Amino acid sequence: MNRDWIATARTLSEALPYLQRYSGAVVVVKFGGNAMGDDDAMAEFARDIVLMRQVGMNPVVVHGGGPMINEMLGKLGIESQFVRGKRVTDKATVEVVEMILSGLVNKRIVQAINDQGGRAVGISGKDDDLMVCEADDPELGFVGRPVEMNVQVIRDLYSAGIIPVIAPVATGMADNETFNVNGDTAAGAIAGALQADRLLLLTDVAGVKNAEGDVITQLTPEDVEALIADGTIAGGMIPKTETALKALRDGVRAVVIVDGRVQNACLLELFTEHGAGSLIRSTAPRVPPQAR
Ligand SMILES: Nc1ncnc2c1ncn2[C@@H]1O[C@H](COP(=O)(O)OP(=O)(O)O)[C@@H](O)[C@H]1O
Ligand SMILES: CC(=O)N[C@@H](CCC(=O)OP(=O)(O)O)C(=O)O
Repeated sequence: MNRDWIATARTLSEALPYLQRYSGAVVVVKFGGNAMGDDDAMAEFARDIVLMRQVGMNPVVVHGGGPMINEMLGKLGIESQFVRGKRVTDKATVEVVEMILSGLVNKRIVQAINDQGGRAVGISGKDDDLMVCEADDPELGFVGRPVEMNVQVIRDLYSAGIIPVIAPVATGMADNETFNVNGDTAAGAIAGALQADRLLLLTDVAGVKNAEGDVITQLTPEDVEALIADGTIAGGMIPKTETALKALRDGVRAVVIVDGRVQNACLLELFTEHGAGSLIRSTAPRVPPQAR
């Protein structure tokens, strides 16, 4: 008997408790622009999402697209700068952000999922007033902080067997306002409002690193706060970890910062006892489901 087949059958068998545990679970997956990679990496991500749906989970994809926005801003000669991991966004910038995120990036992911046999529908935070924002900080311009979430549209989509793919662009309280929302912030707000079982934040690093550069596989909210305070967590990792803390406070059971460059990162995280990044939750170590 071919050893590879035996190993495959064993892997499937070992996944059973995880499949049972996550049946019906709502899992919000934030797919960062840096994690997107080439068409093959995109197809592999899409395949994982379709598999999650196929085994009875309710995956909800929230995406970023920072590098793609940078590229277009560069072509247009618009300068852009970041403060604490968020893009300072003026009127011209927010138009480019909406065009790239709701258009190019959103539809690329939708197409990739549909190509794998899933049924993806792309929306932004504007659709059905999913995410209503206020200005986060006057210094940042049109950067939004979600203040009202209307997630029924997401429930309607996944209840109909559809995989929602959401661009982090939002409407404001006043007419005709558009806000640029950090992708991690949007994913956290959506996961919180859905009371999701898991929030996976896919990125291009192995996880949250300590001052020596080693990945920390499990952290409590207190650990995260200390690492932000002493500057070990910096740049784009700040909104990511702050999102994790807020999502936990809002009732999400656990948040994982996942290395999206690892093959089948989502499956590895959900269906095996080996994680692929840093797990953040209040207590309890990473243990197989039958022991929980
Ligand atoms: N302590 C840390 N551990 C890991 N990454 C960190 C840390 N502090 C800062 N970073 C930076 O945060 C980046 C991830 O954030 P970001 O680039 O916004 O990701 P994404 O585009 O996937 O959302 C990493 O590439 C890394 O440069
Ligand atoms: C306010 C803010 O910073 N918005 C982000 C939105 C995209 C994003 O978050 O993309 P990644 O996940 O790929 O970094 C931006 O303009 O880049």
